Amino acid sequence: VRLAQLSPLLLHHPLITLWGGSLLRAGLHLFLTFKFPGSTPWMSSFEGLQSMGVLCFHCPLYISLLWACGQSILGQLWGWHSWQGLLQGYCVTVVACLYWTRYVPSLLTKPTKEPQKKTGASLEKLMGYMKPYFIRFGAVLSLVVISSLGEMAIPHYTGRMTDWIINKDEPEAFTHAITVMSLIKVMSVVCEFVCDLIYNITMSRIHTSIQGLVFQSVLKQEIAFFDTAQTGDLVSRITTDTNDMSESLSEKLSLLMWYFMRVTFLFIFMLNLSWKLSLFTAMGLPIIWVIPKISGKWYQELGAKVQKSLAQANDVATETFSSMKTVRSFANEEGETEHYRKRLEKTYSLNKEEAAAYAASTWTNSMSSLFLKVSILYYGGSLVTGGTVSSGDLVAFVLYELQFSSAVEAVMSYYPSVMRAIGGSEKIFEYVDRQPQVPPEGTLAPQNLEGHVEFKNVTFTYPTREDTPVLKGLSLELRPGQITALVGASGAGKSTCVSLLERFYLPQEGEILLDGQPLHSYKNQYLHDKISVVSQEPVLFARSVKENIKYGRDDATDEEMYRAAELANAHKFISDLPNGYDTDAGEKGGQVSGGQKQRIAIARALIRKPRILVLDDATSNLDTESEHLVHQALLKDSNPCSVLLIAHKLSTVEKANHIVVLEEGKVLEEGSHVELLEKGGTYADLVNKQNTGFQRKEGEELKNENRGSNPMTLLNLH
Ligand SMILES: Nc1ncnc2c1ncn2[C@@H]1O[C@H](COP(=O)(O)OP(=O)(O)OP(=O)(O)O)[C@@H](O)[C@H]1O
Repeated sequence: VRLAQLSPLLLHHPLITLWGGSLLRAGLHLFLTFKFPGSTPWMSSFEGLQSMGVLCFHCPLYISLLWACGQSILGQLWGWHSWQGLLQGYCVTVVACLYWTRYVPSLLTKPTKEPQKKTGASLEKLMGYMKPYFIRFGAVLSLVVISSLGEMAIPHYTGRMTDWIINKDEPEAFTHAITVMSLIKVMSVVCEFVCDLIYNITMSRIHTSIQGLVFQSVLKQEIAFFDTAQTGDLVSRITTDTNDMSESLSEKLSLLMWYFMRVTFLFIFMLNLSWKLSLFTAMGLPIIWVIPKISGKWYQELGAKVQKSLAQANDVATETFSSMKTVRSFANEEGETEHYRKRLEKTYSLNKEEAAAYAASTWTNSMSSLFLKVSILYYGGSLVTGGTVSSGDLVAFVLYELQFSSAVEAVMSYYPSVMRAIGGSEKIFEYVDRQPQVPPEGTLAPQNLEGHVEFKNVTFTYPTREDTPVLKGLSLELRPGQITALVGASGAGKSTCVSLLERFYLPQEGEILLDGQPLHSYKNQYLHDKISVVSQEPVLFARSVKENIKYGRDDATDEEMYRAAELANAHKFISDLPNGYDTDAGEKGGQVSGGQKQRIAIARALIRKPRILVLDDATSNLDTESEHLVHQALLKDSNPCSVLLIAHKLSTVEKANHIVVLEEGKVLEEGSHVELLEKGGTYADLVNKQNTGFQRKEGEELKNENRGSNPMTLLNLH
């Protein structure tokens, strides 16, 4: 009766009453928040006040909006202060809060532009690689669309069949629906299979081509790049990084595509059935995203703690086993067992917590999805009762919703990892995009090359040590058919001259001429065909001796190979190997001796019939006899070339036509062995010291020599 008396007043000023009530409620909340001593800090925080605003004002706002649109608001006006209205108010607040915490902070904080830019650039590059397979991707996309559409068949026809069962329609329609539904589903599965096949094959192709491209790009870089880059890093870019990227792109991107398409179609079908229910479902989605995340976090944290505690227990076991003698000698086996048991007990109690967290997290997951489903059913039921939707539509809707929520969850979980993979590909493309820091290669490739090399006032500093010049205005000449020897203390810059001759680096000042033309004006391939270098520590590949000698000269005949091996005094020992020239040299030539490795490397250099041959201490591991034989062969070779001989043993360079003595990157003196001895300078001094060294080594003064007051003496003995 009182309500009836009040109703004219309420109906007369319904919105004023509503807003007044809400303001009163908000005032009470504010009072409690700021004045009540037991209020939590969260209540007065921005989020707390926001939630309070939503709780108090969503209802008047919604009803005012309905009123403004000319809709009937009588029902809402009576219902808002009932217990259902109260419950609804709290539910809306929780959902709004979840939406806010999940999306608004990321929208408000401006993301730094750099990563986005990078991801965009990488995506563009990836698209570039996908371009040649444009038709295939088009086919994949069409198949995804067809099969996703096919997935809609079961819920759609189940809904229709429910209506037919309720309305008791003719049985043929029922059978027809089942047949069509099964056919569509089969078609969808076939499309899915073909699509997966095409997609995965195409992605494997792209993966292989990217891997090859990265490898090629790395090989193109200048030598200074390899001085700083770590081999492990380079290999991991080609293998691990490309693998990770292509795995994510082939597996996760395809799943993301599937689920995204499914989400789109499911939502369209759901909207088609009931826009009200669809909106309701969309609003409830944060519940199934956020709640499992929150509960999962607790479980994950505990998981990490369990791992840590297990590792601590393992440490005790490892320490005990590795110090077993100490444990035994102190007879402390019991003590150690107790120590270990205590650590395990800690793990056990954490395990119990972890189990509870797991149960809680699964429980909250199922509860949150149950809550959403019950709400949909409840709301859907009221729509069915109101006659807005049919029972069949509600059944179909619920089936769509089941797929929809899991598809949304999948999209949310795959999207970040796909984005991470695309962003990660930046690391791979870094090498592909890197321009080698060398001038463009020249064009010269003359038919006949004499092999006359001139270093003119060359000054050089390694890029990694820019403050330490290695060569300081060095001039040097290699004449065709002559042996020029470079001698000097370790670190004088001998090998650096070789690196410059190989064009691994460019001199900062001065120039290097080959037959009167600047070295950089020659073609790369041509230059490396004409200049052969046997370095201090030659590297053999884990292939047969034959393949090693013919390295880079696959077209060489076996006769040429035997001849090169004979010149290098290697033929005999190679023939004596178990499989002769087919014997495996082992990793880095580990299955042959140091001297044999050097001789194979000399043969590898000679098979190219170089015009310039560089032997950088290349015979240091040979016995005197073999070394003599190699040098004799080189001197007598009917096709003489310019030879640059670097050696620490001065006896090796005696026969050279010209000897250049280097000291700290400068030429100290030069001439033939006899001329330099007559001059009585540094070279003569070195020879003297070396000879004295040898005598001492033989005699009783060996002890004194070992004290090594003169580093030069030690160097020459080395
Ligand atoms: N890749 C590099 N990066 C930076 N510095 C280098 C590099 N290679 C050599 N150096 C430095 O350049 C100097 C000359 O080295 P180089 O190898 O030319 O000497 P070397 O006369 O051949 O010595 P050795 O007789 O011991 O082989 C040395 O001080 C060395 O430390």
